[in-house]
Amino acid sequence: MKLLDGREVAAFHRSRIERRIAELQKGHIQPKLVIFLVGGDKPSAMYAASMQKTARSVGLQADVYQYEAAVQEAELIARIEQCNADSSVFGILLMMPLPPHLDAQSVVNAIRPDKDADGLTDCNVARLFTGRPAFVPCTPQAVMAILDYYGVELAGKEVVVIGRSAVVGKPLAQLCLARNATVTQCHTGTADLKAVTRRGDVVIAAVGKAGLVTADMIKPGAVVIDVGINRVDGKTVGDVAFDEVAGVAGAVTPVPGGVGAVTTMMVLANVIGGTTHSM
Ligand SMILES: Nc1nc(=O)c2c([nH]1)NC[C@@H]1CN(c3ccc(C(=O)N[C@@H](CCC(=O)O)C(=O)O)cc3)C=[N+]21
Repeated sequence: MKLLDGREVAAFHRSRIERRIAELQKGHIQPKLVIFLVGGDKPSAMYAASMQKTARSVGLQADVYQYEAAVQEAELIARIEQCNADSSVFGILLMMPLPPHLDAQSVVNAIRPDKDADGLTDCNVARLFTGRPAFVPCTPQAVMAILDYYGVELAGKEVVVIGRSAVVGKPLAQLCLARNATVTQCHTGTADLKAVTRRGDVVIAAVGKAGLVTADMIKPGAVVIDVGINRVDGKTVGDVAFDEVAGVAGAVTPVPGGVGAVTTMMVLANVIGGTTHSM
């Protein structure tokens, strides 16, 4: 079993980003990322903290705007519009999920598409789905960066994506389709999950349920990518039962140190100049 090391992939992308930010600073531009954190979602809080740390390490300013879960939609949108108008703000990241009383997509769509660091506005979603990607969501980009770095070929392969969120599952399926993979998308309504995942040459778990993917669900030698971020007994674990799956898979990403470690770097790449992702 090969360990797919996200920290190594992140390091590979870091130098280009650092160079670009240094260039901007030479022109007396201090680019800034603004992160909106609403309510008490744990993975979002983790992400915001790790994002801020990574951003600062490459010289990018990163501010976190924190809101109570009860915040009004209008208040959030007004703050986003301020950021749209502020030329020092290069990127805006709105942590998902938002509390249920908010219409998440209305809030997302307040972000100017060219500051949409996570590619979630209608405009950027449409561009991805029509093969002209501009800003691609960072987590799916991180998955592709890991596959690319380790030379995992997707053309003609069976890729099984577990999860259908707007942030991960759906865009990920598009990116894999663009690489000529045969993509199957599973979700909570999938009748026989194991029967489907066992077909996968590549299985990508993006559900948010610790231990969901077990060894019996994996074809021997398959590549397993774990997008999950779950807290169990004070520790961060993914959706994949790592120890048992490592015994059958050909390659696996760990959590932490896998997809999440690359995601933060992909945000930075988006903030300083749109996606570098080719389809
Ligand atoms: N619009 C939006 N886009 C997202 O991409 C998004 C989101 N909302 N909401 C929350 C989840 C969660 N998420 C994480 C990404 C990286 C780490 C991360 O950096 N993890 C490190 C460190 C973990 C640790 O501290 O132990 C690692 O996996 O190595 C964590 C969590 C992105 N999400």
